[in-house]
Amino acid sequence: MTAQIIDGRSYAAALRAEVRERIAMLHGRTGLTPGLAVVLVGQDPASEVYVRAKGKQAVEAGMRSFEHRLPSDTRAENLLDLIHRLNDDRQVHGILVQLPLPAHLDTRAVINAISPVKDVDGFHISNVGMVGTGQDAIVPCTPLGCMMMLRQYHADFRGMTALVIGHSNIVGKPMARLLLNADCTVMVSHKHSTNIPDLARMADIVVVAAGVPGLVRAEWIKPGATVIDVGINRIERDGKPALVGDVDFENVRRVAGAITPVPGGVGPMTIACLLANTLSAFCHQNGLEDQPLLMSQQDPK
Ligand SMILES: Nc1nc2c(c(=O)[nH]1)N[C@@H](CN(C=O)c1ccc(C(=O)N[C@@H](CCC(=O)O)C(=O)O)cc1)CN2
Repeated sequence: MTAQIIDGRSYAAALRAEVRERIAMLHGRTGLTPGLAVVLVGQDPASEVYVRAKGKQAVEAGMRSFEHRLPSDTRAENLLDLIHRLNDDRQVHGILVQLPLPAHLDTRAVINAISPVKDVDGFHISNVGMVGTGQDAIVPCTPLGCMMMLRQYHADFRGMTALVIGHSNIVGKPMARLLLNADCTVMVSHKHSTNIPDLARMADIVVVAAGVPGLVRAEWIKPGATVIDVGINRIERDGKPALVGDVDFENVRRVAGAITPVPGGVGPMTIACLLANTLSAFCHQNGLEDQPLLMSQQDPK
């Protein structure tokens, strides 16, 4: 058996096209334009790439993009000041602070300073709490993208077993909550878990966000399972730089039913979902109907 490759690039392109069409339609009806503010503190090279891509894709979708670049020694009060101004700015409907932040800044305090209705990353404690209790809320972009891709393969998660490897606030925990909200039986493992291969062998769905290159091996995978690889690891292979996930892709694809590649799997969906979240936030803030996108985050039940 060879797994179907889940092409995140084409799903992301379809989602971006949907967002673009919806924005053009709403602009024609109301004259209003969604605005996304992205804040980058410091000069982390990967963050620079992601922030540039977010601004470019926002503009291509018909949004206004506001980029705020601050030096790495920015004081907390100055960053919080900027966030308060963006909270009050009526042209800004979505705000995100690119992570990771420099170590001297308190990430939790910074995120919770963002107005929850503009928190298009879905990291604010009120969005986290609402997702955790199965209420409609802004859902973090990477897990949302994973759910959208999984829904293309599984119309109904009831009766399925999932393993989430990694329990970060950005991916692992929200991913587990979304699968649980969809009535999947969910296991969560992390670096202190001793029996991950045994848990994986029980799973119809494996989502891995551990930051360990090639962690998930073919022997762990139940034949036909769906494997979602959130890992982005920059390594050297054959003396050259390479980008790999947390899954031993070449071997796991021989056992799995469907699998996301790295690059070109979950990553592109992260930014497409950010645009979808910004469109939703814009609709809510302007009293406009927020129809589910075709690549819907809604549970079909
Ligand atoms: N405020 C946030 N910070 C971070 C988030 C986030 O969702 N919000 N997620 C990651 C970084 N990230 C977006 O910010 C992100 C990561 C990867 C990709 C992507 O398209 N990856 C490509 C490979 C690109 C490469 O060469 O690096 C792929 O997988 O194909 C997009 C966005 C941490 N910070």
